[in-house]
Amino acid sequence: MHGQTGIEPRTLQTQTDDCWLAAATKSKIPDRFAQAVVDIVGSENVSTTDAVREQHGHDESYHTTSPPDIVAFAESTEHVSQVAKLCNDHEVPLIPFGSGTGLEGGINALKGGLCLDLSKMKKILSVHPEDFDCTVEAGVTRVTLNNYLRDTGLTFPIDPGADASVCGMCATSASGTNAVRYGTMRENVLNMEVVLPDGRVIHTAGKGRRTKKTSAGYNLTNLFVGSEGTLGIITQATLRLHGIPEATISAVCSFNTIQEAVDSTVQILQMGIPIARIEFLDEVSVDACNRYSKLDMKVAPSLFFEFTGSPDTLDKQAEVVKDIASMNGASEFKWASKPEERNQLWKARHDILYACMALNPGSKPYSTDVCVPISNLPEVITRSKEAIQKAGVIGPIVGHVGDGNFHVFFPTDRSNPEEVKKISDVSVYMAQIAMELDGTCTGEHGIGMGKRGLLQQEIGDEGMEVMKQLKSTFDPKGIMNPGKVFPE
Ligand SMILES: Cc1cc2c(cc1C)N(C[C@H](O)[C@H](O)[C@H](O)COP(=O)(O)OP(=O)(O)OC[C@H]1O[C@@H](n3cnc4c(N)ncnc43)[C@H](O)[C@@H]1O)c1[nH]c(=O)[nH]c(=O)c1N2
Ligand SMILES: CCCCCCC(=O)C(=O)O
Ligand SMILES: [Mn+2]
Repeated sequence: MHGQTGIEPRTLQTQTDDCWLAAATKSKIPDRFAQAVVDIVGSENVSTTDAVREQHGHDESYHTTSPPDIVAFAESTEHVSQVAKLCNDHEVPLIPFGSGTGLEGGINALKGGLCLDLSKMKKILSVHPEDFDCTVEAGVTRVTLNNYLRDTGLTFPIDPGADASVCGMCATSASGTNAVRYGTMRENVLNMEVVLPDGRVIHTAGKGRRTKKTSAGYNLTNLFVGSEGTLGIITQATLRLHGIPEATISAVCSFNTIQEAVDSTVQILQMGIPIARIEFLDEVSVDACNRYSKLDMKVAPSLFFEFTGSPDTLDKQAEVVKDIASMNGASEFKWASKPEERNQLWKARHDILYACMALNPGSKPYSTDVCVPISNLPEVITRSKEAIQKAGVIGPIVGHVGDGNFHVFFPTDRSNPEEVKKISDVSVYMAQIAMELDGTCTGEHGIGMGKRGLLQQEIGDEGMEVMKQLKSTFDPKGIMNPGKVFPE
């Protein structure tokens, strides 16, 4: 049977002499390994072509492409288990691939090896509307899931600005604009099926369990949420679903200063307003938004709001928020109640990345992702802004200020090493400020390749040692996504 690789499938002799040197010294996987992969998943699900390897060697981050030696497409948990065992037996690096929308180089094959693409595992295995939960396979994306849920009156609200795989979202502990109301993946994953590097299959909360809470043993679910493919391969996720609100209204208002906007955010949250979304854009981002999305907002620090609930509670929420914002100098309050108006506003927010890149045509994005306790938000944003201005670079600020999380989307000329260095220095400086203010270097995008040193600083030596002990317990041969999360 000849497949894409043109390789005759035959049984691999798993003799000791077949065990290859640690991947670090191997730049190419011998054909007999590819044969064994073909034997497991079928030749139609294996590729060593340059195009497919290139496509699986980078995500949406600024990191340089590092292609794997071989790409395999899994169609079942059994496929994943057998491929994992094969890689483990032969010490071949294994990188799980969801949708490739990550922002920290998480799927780059830094030591070559096998990229295991899970996008063919597309089954929505169950939906229990009466219990507000569902279980999906690794390749199901958030848009596919929500389209499937459309008639149930339920939604899965975690909304990164890309159509990511749900299990990739588990792996990076993703969030988005709805986190202020619904939390992040950490709060919305009830159980996961995970394949360990040696091929064992576990269910982190016990097979079939789907309770909203549990205190049964260690929290293995949240051990694997955010593990970025370094501990195991998530093959199924059981998720918490939420009702679709009866009524929704959005609004935008502008402020004289960043401080006023962020002070308003803190006061609104401290008032216990169950606001659905609250996003901050500085004047550079608003200007970019106006140009790209053809809007006419006042070019000033602004807040995008969304309120959900019953019609009468909406009015009350909106009135209180408008009072608070007005007391902080807000003006230009614009309301969007019609779906098309709201969609236009939030599409502009979700398109902000492209809007910021359009400020410097031909540039590529470099994004930061710091998060602090909300009371420290004014200081970290103000000091970040000063650093951006001092560096003389374009640094639009956007963010999920309701979570204390914000981004700078630097439109970067990657061919200009001086510019890249300036931006990287500002990014590290921002992370240092955030950590100084009891915060973190990443609120939602993860550590990946570029923030390993920052993680060490953030967690501390002892904490890092425990993480390494966990890693060596689950992945003693270190095949899982080498070069990510842990400093070399
Ligand atoms: C325009 C745009 C906008 C946004 C974002 C991206 C882009 C391009 N993101 C980032 C991204 O969407 C987010 O990190 C997703 O969780 C990545 O999911 P993928 O399926 O694409 O994972 P991808 O395939 O990129 O992999 C990401 C990491 O997870 C691992 N992985 C993937 N699938 C796995 C599995 N089944 N088992 C184990 N490990 C697995 C990979 O090995 C890698 O380390 C984001 N994020 C966010 O949190 N909030 C946001 O608002 C946005 N907004
Ligand atoms: C380099 C691309 C940055 C996209 C970040 C998207 C994001 O997190 C957001 O909130 O928007
Ligand atoms: Mn974000």
